[in-house]
Amino acid sequence: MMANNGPRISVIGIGKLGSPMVAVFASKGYHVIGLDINKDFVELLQKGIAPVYEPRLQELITQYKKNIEATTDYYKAISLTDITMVIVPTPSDSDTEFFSNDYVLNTMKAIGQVIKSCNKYHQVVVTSTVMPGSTGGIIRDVLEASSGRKIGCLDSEIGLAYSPEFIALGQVIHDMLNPDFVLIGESDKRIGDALQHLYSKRSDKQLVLFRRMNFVNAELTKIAINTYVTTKITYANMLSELCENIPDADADTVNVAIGSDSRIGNKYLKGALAYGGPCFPRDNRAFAALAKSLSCNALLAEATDQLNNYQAERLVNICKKIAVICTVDKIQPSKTKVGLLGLSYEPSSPVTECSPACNLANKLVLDFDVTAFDPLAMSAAARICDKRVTFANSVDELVCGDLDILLITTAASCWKNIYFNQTRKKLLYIIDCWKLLNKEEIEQNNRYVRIVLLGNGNSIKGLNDVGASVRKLTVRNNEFQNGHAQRRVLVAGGAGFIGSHLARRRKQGQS
Ligand SMILES: NC(=O)C1=CN([C@@H]2O[C@H](COP(=O)(O)OP(=O)(O)OC[C@H]3O[C@@H](n4cnc5c(N)ncnc54)[C@H](O)[C@@H]3O)[C@@H](O)[C@H]2O)C=CC1
Ligand SMILES: O=C(O)[C@H]1O[C@H](OP(=O)(O)OP(=O)(O)OC[C@H]2O[C@@H](n3ccc(=O)[nH]c3=O)[C@H](O)[C@@H]2O)[C@H](O)[C@@H](O)[C@@H]1O
Repeated sequence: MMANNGPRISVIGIGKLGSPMVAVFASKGYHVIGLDINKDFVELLQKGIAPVYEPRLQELITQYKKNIEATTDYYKAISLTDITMVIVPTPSDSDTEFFSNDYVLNTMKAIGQVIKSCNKYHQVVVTSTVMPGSTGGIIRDVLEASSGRKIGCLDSEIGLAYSPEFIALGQVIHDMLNPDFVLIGESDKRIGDALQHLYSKRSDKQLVLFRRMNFVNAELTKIAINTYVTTKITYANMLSELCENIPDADADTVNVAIGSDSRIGNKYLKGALAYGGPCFPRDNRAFAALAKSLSCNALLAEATDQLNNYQAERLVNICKKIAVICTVDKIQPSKTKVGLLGLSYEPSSPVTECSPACNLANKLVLDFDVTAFDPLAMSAAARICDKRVTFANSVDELVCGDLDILLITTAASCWKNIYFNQTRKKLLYIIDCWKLLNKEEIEQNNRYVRIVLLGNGNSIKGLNDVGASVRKLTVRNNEFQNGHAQRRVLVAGGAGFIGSHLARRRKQGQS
């Protein structure tokens, strides 16, 4: 498709979000200039190579290369385009939890200087996530000062908007093409109308819902959505732990029913690991910090953050219960071996920023031998994981080794096809955090595989019972030091599926 007659677009910052935006606009026929201070990214895009990994990104860049340019030159990017999207980092300040505007302000200075030297109307859109008050405050001030023009007044020569994207890494292109709604905070009607037209054309949907408002409401909406969704995830995790402690309770069943209430809905209501990534944790904390800075109560957001941090501890405790059982099964005591499948904060992404899996690995390594595998995120994980965490070269290498416990930590559908070695002679407990596997089928075909269901009272109760029996046994019966005696007492206790597994093994003459 050749470039259309629509506005020419520049995208400042061609990272994880900016590159897909370049490609998506190009795919809809717009001429797009991507700009970055990172020369490597610019060179790659000039050659038609995606600067970052994101599903479908390379395909779109290859197909619509004619509509894409890349540069480090602000004059070129701004003077040759009509509208500029700014998608540079806004890192969180570790003390205040507020997002820094430093990178955004650098771009505003550079953009303003070019606008000043060109006699034309220009529109500037902040896509980066910023703190409420930023766009109408310091960002507007810097752009007005550097351009020498007023924003948002009648006959203004600059339009300014805040329009964040609601995209999840790993599905950025899909989410850009299929937005639930588009959020626009606008300085004036002219830029709001222009953006509404542009985003309607960019979407694959026939009808796109727009929410147009002033800057501060749009800024609040962005972090409020993420704060609300993190609360929802955490609610599901809280319920999941409760169900684990009630016989016959199952969090998935309850969550599906709860989500059927149209006031609630099923999305992001699944008990699993903690939430992570470059957005959710920090947006939630920024919301709380903002509220506190204004002497408002932010207990809910704070509690969400605390409960989210607790999720790793909860999983470590489940592993410890299983480890007690694994130790009973061992003739030579050795560290329980735990494997992690998935290290990125979510599937189809190489990103490990605030990854719940890496965080978990770093906690597990204190008590266990930990090995992990991820198809995309291993090198990033190696930089943040404890040195004691080792990495497997493939799923097979991880699963076919002599693991005791396997944690499936990302919701990647490819894990559903894992092949478990049917000649395995050592019990493997799989904690399937996202309930991807078919428990009945796998356990039927693999005598030595047991799937532990998070949020399931009977599944976890089985571990509690066995763990408690083993602990009591160790304290009370010093003479029962060998594994043989311990196993017999456990079977007599008839503790859940693990008890019956041990009973089966006895019948088969293995104990
Ligand atoms: N990654 C995500 O899932 C989402 C990110 N956001 C927000 O988007 C913004 C960008 O995020 P990412 O794309 O993930 O960051 P990123 O770090 O992947 O990309 C940012 C790019 O901006 C470039 N850059 C920095 N200063 C520059 C300057 N003065 N001029 C030109 N380029 C410059 C960097 O070299 C880098 O390539 C952040 O505010 C983030 O919070 C919003 C929604 C989702
Ligand atoms: O602020 C942002 O810019 C973006 O943040 C999130 O996107 P992202 O963090 O990339 O990815 P998600 O798929 O939403 O997952 C975030 C985390 O939540 C976890 N999650 C997700 C769903 C769920 O049911 N439970 C759950 O724990 C995921 O595993 C992951 O760790 C939002 O989904 C986007 O709408 C938003 O634009």
